[in-house]
Amino acid sequence: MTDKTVRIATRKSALALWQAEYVKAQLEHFHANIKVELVPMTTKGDIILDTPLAKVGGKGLFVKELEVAMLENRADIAVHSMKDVPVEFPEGLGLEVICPREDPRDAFVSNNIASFEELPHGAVVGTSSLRRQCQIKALRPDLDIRDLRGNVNTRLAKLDNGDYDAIILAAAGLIRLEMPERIKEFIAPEVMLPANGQGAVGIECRTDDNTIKALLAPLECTTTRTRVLAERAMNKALEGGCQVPIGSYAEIEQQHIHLRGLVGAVDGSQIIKDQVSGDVSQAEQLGLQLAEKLLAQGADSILKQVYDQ
Ligand SMILES: NCc1[nH]cc(CCC(=O)O)c1CC(=O)O
Repeated sequence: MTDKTVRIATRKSALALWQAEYVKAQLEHFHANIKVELVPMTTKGDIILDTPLAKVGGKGLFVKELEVAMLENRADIAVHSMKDVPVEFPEGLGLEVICPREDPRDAFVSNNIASFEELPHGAVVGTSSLRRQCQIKALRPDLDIRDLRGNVNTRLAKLDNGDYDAIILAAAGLIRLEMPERIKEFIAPEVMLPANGQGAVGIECRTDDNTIKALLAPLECTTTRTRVLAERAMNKALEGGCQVPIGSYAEIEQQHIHLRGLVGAVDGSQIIKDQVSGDVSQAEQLGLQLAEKLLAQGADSILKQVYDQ
């Protein structure tokens, strides 16, 4: 294929641009004669970065403008962090590729405390994620959890400014932005279950664009797709958007998939956890099964409280 131009719709945050540049480099690596352009744009999620997201509501705050650009043929593909991508896609668009996953764990970041366990009584911890908040509160009700919004660099600046004793971020973002030394501790999934899709980058395109689909095909990572499929199936069955106290994490060993899930009350007073395992061919069914197990243990009433707020 020669002289085809691929236009990538992307947000303008450092992490979004890194991910778009990564996809650009991959496309150029696999296809000698194509041109790849970035089309940076601002999403609603970027504009309202100062309001707690759970209160803003609505799904897909970080992806809608990118999707409209593809539907209006101003861009051909959009690169997303999988954890920000809603479970349903607009008519005419689909998730074509999931790239190899970066470390999916959450990271403990602090300038003077070595690990989550060493946080002193009453320490101030920054995170706006309901999933992180509920897990932290369940473990350490004494901690003072405060909202922390903004892009990765904004959040780090607020930590450095002394507003918090520690903050929790996705390890993947810090690794990609070449700040691995900021990570004091990778928090084990047993302590803090990650968000569905955390650390994975997905590529969306028009479902009828076969030229683009052929160009994207070599970027796919089957193992990551299977893991993320299981995690997203669980979220979908719980009707969870990206701003809910839900964690899900799949691991694969040989042909075996192990999926863990969690739903928590925002105040940490209740955490429902369970797990399922089976063959990789059953990824989505396992996600559904796990959601049903969680619902049977009371996840429905917890989530209802969250949505009613
Ligand atoms: N919600 C924002 C967001 N979306 C993706 C990442 C990190 C990278 C990833 O998960 O791929 C982050 C930042 C964070 O949670 O610290």
